[in-house]
Amino acid sequence: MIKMENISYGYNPKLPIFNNISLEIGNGIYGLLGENGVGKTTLMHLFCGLLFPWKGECSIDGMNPAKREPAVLSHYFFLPEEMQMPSESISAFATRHSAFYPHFNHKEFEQNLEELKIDRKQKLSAISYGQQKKAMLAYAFALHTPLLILDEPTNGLDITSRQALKRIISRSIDDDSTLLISTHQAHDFEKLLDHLIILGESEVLLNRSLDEISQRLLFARTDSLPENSIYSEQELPGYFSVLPNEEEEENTPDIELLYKAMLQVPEKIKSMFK
Ligand SMILES: Nc1ncnc2c1ncn2[C@@H]1O[C@H](COP(=O)(O)OP(=O)(O)OP(=O)(O)O)[C@@H](O)[C@H]1O
Repeated sequence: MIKMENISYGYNPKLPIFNNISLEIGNGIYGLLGENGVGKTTLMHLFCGLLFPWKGECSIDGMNPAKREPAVLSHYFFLPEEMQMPSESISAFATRHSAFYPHFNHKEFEQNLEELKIDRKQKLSAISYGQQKKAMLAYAFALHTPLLILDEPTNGLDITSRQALKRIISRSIDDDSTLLISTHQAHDFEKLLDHLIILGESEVLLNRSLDEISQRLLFARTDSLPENSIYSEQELPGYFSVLPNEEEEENTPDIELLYKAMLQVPEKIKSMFK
């Protein structure tokens, strides 16, 4: 579990990005959404001990990531949006680097590469951005770290690779591990996510399971504007709305609609979870 307690942090001492925020992340697949510049990457760097909070505590399964001890470093893998690639083949990189990760599965790594159509003999520094991303994703999911953090993993991926990535996620993540995905492409992961975190200016607007969201909120398309709408958008075929789920009807949350609702009417959405 990732636990952040009363964290304050900013790059400029006069401009905190986070002011006393707390957040808990358990097992399952988490989507992290938020507007550009709101602090998603900064938050992930704090989780990983790559940045140090001004105030507050951050832990991964009870260990302090900022201490950078081997026990905690082998517990998680963070794949940033951009990486400086070494001048070595994909398989040489994996052999060298995986020595730090006791659950690395070489066979699965090869299977992931095959699924993403990447040749392991290619040099990491001499392939395209999208190919580098796929090589690193193939590697990340073969590590089987209890915690995997991905910053914008589908940036640069073509349509078939996005589908392949979904298959890899479905078979690689088990019930005892945590996958945290920061993304602007919620549709890429819609059916995979168990939990949703929406980050706002200096606060966590929402951190709920998709089950809880669908119990509290109803996502509906109607011809006319519903009277009890919390948030609605008019589209050509009618209205797409977020409504209170008074009858606890089974329904699938529309993550993009919820995200827009959260930014437009945060207090109304928050009140549904009180
Ligand atoms: N190294 C840095 N030095 C100074 N300011 C920074 C640095 N990195 C990020 N920032 C600022 O901190 C804020 C949060 O940036 P961050 O990259 O965490 O946002 P983000 O939510 O990941 O954005 P995006 O969705 O665009 O990737 C932004 O205002 C950004 O300009």
